[in-house]
Amino acid sequence: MPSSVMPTSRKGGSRPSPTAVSAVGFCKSYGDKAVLDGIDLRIPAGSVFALLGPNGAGKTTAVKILSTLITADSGELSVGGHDLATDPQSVRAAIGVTGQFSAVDGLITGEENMLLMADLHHLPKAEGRRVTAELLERFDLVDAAKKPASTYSGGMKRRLDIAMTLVGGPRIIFLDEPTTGLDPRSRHTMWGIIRELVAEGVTVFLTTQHLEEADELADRIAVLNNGKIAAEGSADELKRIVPGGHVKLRFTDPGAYRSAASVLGEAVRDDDALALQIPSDGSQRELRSILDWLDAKSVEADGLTVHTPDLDDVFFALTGPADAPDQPKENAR
Ligand SMILES: Nc1ncnc2c1ncn2[C@@H]1O[C@H](COP(=O)(O)OP(=O)(O)OP(=O)(O)O)[C@@H](O)[C@H]1O
Repeated sequence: MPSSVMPTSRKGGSRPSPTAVSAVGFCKSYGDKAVLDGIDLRIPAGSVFALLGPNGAGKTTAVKILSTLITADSGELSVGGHDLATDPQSVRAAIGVTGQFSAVDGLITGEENMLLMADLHHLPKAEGRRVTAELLERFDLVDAAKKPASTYSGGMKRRLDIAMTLVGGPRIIFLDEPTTGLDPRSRHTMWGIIRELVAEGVTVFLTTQHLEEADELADRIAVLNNGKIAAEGSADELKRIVPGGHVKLRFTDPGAYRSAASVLGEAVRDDDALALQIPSDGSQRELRSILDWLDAKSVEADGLTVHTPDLDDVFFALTGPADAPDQPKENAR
């Protein structure tokens, strides 16, 4: 599927939002390996964009480039309205980055980490203390504030990391795999934090391997594979591009199973389980026609389940195992 720029307006939005991140044809290679091979993106301000891809697909590389940590080989890139090539300082002032390369210093306390960040942003001392206290409170870190960050749990470290990012009041935040390694409760807390930021108008660029996370949070999702955007769209749009929706009928009476199977020619049979799988988009109309048909034939199914494709199906369909991109890093920086 070709890489393409699709309109990325927010759900339900009436006016197009200004663009927070725009990329046209951006490329990055390591040696002769094209990690990013002509990527186009347009992310409206105030939306959540998720970049999905298998290990080694280039997600972190994309975040590092867009957050000015490394440079692209080519392409036109702008973040927060500033050109990455000519005005990286203004980009840095507009963004926050958290993720796999966390800024948290374990040797000092959470509060000291925050105050250090305030200093880096040249906030006056009193303002730095005020912002620190507010963010520690907001991220439920008041009790732990005076303890070394190395003693924090994974969830607390991530919360501290995001709190540190917010000290400078960024309008665009890059979150590189923000919930990797977190337990389900911490993951949900993090999702709540991300939703709050978006409600305040912050743009979130998220990379994740958790499809559920992209489904929960993202207005638009792009799937990165072999250096290209294999598909981009809302979660629902992506789910529609893969086949796999079906209705499953289960029987306990072998006679009923056989008569249903003989008439439903297109159904995939599972003779051992006495189950029939009928391709379907799961719509009300299709379900009604299956039920009407069962009634008309006086066939009694003992169970009916509807399976609509989920993002897992999309991911597997678009990122095949044969060309898995994960390679050891040759000269990690
Ligand atoms: N500094 C580097 N030198 C050489 N190769 C690199 C370097 N950084 C990344 N790569 C390679 O670029 C590819 C993409 O790596 P990247 O870390 O961006 O992937 P990713 O999608 O973030 O993966 P993961 O989900 O595992 O974090 C990999 O093949 C990796 O080995």
